[in-house]
Amino acid sequence: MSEKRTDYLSWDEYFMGVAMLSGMRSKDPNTQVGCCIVSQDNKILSMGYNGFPIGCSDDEFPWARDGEDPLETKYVYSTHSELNAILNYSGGSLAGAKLYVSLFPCNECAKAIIQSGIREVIYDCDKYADTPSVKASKRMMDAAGVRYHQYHRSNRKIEIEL
Ligand SMILES: Nc1ccn([C@H]2C[C@H](O)[C@@H](COP(=O)(O)O)O2)c(=O)n1
Ligand SMILES: [Zn+2]
Repeated sequence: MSEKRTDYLSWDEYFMGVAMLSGMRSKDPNTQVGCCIVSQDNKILSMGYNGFPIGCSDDEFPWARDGEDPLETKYVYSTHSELNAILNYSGGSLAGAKLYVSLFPCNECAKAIIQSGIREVIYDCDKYADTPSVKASKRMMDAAGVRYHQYHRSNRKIEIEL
């Protein structure tokens, strides 16, 4: 057997796969999001997933989605996967980079994406497309010239024994 393999992962499968795998680290019981930031020449620069900031215990801070007291919901504490991936990068500039994410970025992450110089967003799910947050995100990225498009699922199943 000396022929080159033909069933290797495409770049998009590889980077979205890494983003999805990162999301599997999330402790959020409802939505796990993963992100992978890639250079223009296809080198992985950073990864992230949604969770609470360092020092804010996953066991002590709330994971609830709603409740009378907003301070008892996850929303005021969780850091989104995209922001974590941007903040996890210690190599200098992200100018010109691509960002793969399993869920469309919210308006707050869009601000960080734009300001860090990321030029392209490849997302999988867009389940919050009708919310003001995602609408604002698209408006800002359109204005700033950040391109975004949905990942084309290959429907390939990957099994990894750990
Ligand atoms: N692009 C996004 C959108 C959301 N997240 C995080 C924030 C929360 O931890 C979770 C959403 O929870 P849900 O309202 O669906 O219960 O996902 C993110 O990291 N990136
Ligand atoms: Zn966000």
